[in-house]
Amino acid sequence: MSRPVLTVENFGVDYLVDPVVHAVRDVSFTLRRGEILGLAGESGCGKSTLAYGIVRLLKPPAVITSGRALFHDARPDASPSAASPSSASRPPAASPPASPSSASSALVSPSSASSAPASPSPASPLPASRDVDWGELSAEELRAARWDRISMVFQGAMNSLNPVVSIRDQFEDVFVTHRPRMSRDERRRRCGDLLERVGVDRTRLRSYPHELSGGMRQRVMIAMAMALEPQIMIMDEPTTALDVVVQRDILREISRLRDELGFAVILITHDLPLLLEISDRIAVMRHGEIVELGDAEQIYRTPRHQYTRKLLASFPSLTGTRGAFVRGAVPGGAVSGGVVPGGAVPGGVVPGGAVSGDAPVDAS
Ligand SMILES: Nc1ncnc2c1ncn2[C@@H]1O[C@H](COP(=O)(O)OP(=O)(O)OP(=O)(O)O)[C@@H](O)[C@H]1O
Repeated sequence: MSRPVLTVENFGVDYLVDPVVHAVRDVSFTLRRGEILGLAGESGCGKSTLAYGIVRLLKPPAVITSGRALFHDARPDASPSAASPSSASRPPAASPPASPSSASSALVSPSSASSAPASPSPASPLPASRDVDWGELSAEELRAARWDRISMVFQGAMNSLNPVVSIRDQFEDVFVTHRPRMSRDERRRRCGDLLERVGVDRTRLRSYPHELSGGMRQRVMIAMAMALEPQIMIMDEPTTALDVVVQRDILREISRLRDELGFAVILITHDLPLLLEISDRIAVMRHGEIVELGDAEQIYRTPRHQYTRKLLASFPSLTGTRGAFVRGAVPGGAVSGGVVPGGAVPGGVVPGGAVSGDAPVDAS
């Protein structure tokens, strides 16, 4: 089992509206280095609030009421270097505007973070410590650390590309801002390499955002989020605006890149079958709490919590008879060919141990 890269302890977030919304309640979990942790749960259960809270990207009326997110830095001495201000564009999505460092007030709303104004360049390095309490960082340290240590891809992030700036200039700006000592040639080479990693031809660097399809733009965003080799990528429905086939292609691509590059991912998507396919573990949230956390295989085969069973049963494709993808053989199990979200499970076993064709589990 790999070492943790993030430990979230007793995390709580309220929205101070009337009545108060307890959006995240006493959430604790560990993200292991290099793993994909899927966050599942119905709309409004607190997934985004948790994700944004971890990296302090919320703003009032959200208030972090308890807990902390401890980042275990693998390269505490390689702090982001100071940089000169940059003007061509901003690192989209992952770099929020200047903000106070209060541990208790959240800073940038999910909806506005991806369209944040140009961010000042990071001015100070992270503390040279292996364990960094994200809530203790100053605004400057947060700006330096986001994107560099933990990057985020938000829903609709592709829309935050500046329409009048070429992909090359926007891309290079990430390096100009965060790696000011990198030579121009090196920057250009890295930008092209990164684009190709996500399946976009490097000649597209010359393009403007409107010349790219939605899928390509989102791939560009993902490439940018990978640019500084973050140790964690938080992806909140990164493909929602795209059609299903493109969504799945991109999410599988993220899984492949994780295999290559070793970053850990917190992935939020409503596509539960795909989440089961590409996640190592899945945390199931309900009413702001994690009600179950386990290996994807276990969550699928032997969900312990009634709500998990209900969630699985709410996907007809998980219990129906169409489609085919195989997660892997199940040792000694009734299922010979592995799990088939999107279709029947060979052997007729469905989530929760029911028999294929059974009525959904009643979680009421
Ligand atoms: N700005 C806000 N003011 C008040 N309540 C809010 C605000 N933003 C979110 N909430 C509430 O907080 C709770 C958690 O919302 P959140 O967006 O985190 O859920 P989610 O699981 O990410 O939902 P979805 O899957 O639809 O994105 C919900 O009850 C939501 O209505």
